[in-house]
Amino acid sequence: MTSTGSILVVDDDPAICVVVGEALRRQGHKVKTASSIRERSALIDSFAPDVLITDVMLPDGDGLEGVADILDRKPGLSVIILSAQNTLNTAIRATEKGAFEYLPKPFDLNELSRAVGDALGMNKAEEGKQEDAGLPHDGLPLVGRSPAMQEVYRTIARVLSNDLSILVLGESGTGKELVAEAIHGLGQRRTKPFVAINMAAIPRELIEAELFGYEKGAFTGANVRTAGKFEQAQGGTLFLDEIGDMPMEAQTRLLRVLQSGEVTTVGGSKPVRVNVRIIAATNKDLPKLIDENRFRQDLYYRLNVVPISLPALRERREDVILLAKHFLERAAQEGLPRKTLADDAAQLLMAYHWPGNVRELQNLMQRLAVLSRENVIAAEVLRNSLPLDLVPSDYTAPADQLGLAVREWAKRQLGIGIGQPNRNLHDDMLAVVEPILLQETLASVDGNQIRAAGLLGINRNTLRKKLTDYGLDPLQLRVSD
Ligand SMILES: Nc1ncnc2c1ncn2[C@@H]1O[C@H](COP(=O)(O)OP(=O)(O)OP(=O)(O)O)[C@@H](O)[C@H]1O
Repeated sequence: MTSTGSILVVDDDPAICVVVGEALRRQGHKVKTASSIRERSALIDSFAPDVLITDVMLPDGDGLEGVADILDRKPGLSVIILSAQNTLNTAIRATEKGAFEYLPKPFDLNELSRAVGDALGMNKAEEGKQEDAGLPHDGLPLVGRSPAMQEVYRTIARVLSNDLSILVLGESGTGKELVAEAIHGLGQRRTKPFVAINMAAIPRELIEAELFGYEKGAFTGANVRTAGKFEQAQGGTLFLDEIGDMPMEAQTRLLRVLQSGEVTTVGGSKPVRVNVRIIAATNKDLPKLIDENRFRQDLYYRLNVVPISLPALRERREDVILLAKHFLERAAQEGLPRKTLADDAAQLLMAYHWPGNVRELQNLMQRLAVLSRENVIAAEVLRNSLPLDLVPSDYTAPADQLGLAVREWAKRQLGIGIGQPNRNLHDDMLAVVEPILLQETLASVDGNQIRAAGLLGINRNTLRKKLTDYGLDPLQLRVSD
């Protein structure tokens, strides 16, 4: 059960004030709205809200500025930041200013009301108000504005001021190590070492010696006592990459270290206390490895305190061009000729399915920056000049296009903004779409109705009736063009 409270909504878009205000009023909250920083300040005093929901871009300034001051004056207030500047930077700034929650625009109303519920359910007085950690904001490494990346930014912003263990999940090349570096580089341990170790890159029998160190004479070739990665990372962050490849015996030892906070070197007997933040990463399905007895469940729970899932690049195609431009720009800053992307090249990049994810895109852009003779990179160049089989995949693009087409069609039929709405929408839609689907399917099986019905997943008699209804002649559908 969510308690109710008084809420001040600040946005210069009247539509947002109306929609959000109405939704919250319906849940029993008292709501007032404001459209500028000036109005906001006045209402903070006169209305004394429990929760402030504020946009960042306001007509008289940056809505984030001043939030820290407001919180100084009203320590019990919960602040929810709404922002269309959906970058890691904004998420971090919001958290630093003491905001309780950051919601990227466009936001989901359910998510907003969940955040309001959470805010009212918390005792804000001692929670959430963090000191401005003075974190550096320049050169933030992560590029991408897709909803999936915004979720990643929000989680990163939340873990900067604590030491919780993090498990970064995602396919190879999605940026797992970059996320680990960002958490370290922006967090409170940033002046201490960041040490990375890749379990898949070290011979299995050497992993324990690498991680925990070894004494002189512990094994052949151990000529001097050597500190392991844990000791090297003292006070900082240890990034355990490809954790799914860690041998079972090493897992047992790692778990012991995490539980006790002490490391004993291979061949040694005197434990050393260590203070490191652990960030692990994998592209493997750890629960499956646990089922197969190849990964310890108790270690999994220890590591997976805060999971961060990185989407594959094909699942956030809206970021492809942004990333491609970012890599071309970086190449230019390194002294290579400045290149830009032609529209058709951009489309080709968007359509590709990027099995190697961001790393593959980065490599391609670097190669283009070096090899391409033209300053504007056209699709032709991508197709012909590179040793890359850039065949567009139809992974989701056609479905996206179909979705867009349906959306446009529905809007028009519903008369949004103009005229009277159509009241036979469903049948009319089917009448447009279904004949095309039937024609294409029949053509692909040379007019064979039994096979077409099988592919369509409908009964043969149903198919025949539909063909009659639509006036389609299966005999004329033998050759697909
Ligand atoms: N969001 C991003 N913005 C900018 N660069 C990125 C982003 N994601 C990944 N990269 C770049 O792509 C390359 C691959 O990223 P990274 O090594 O972090 O991936 P990974 O998931 O750890 O890969 P693997 O599992 O193979 O180790 C790096 O050079 C990284 O800088």
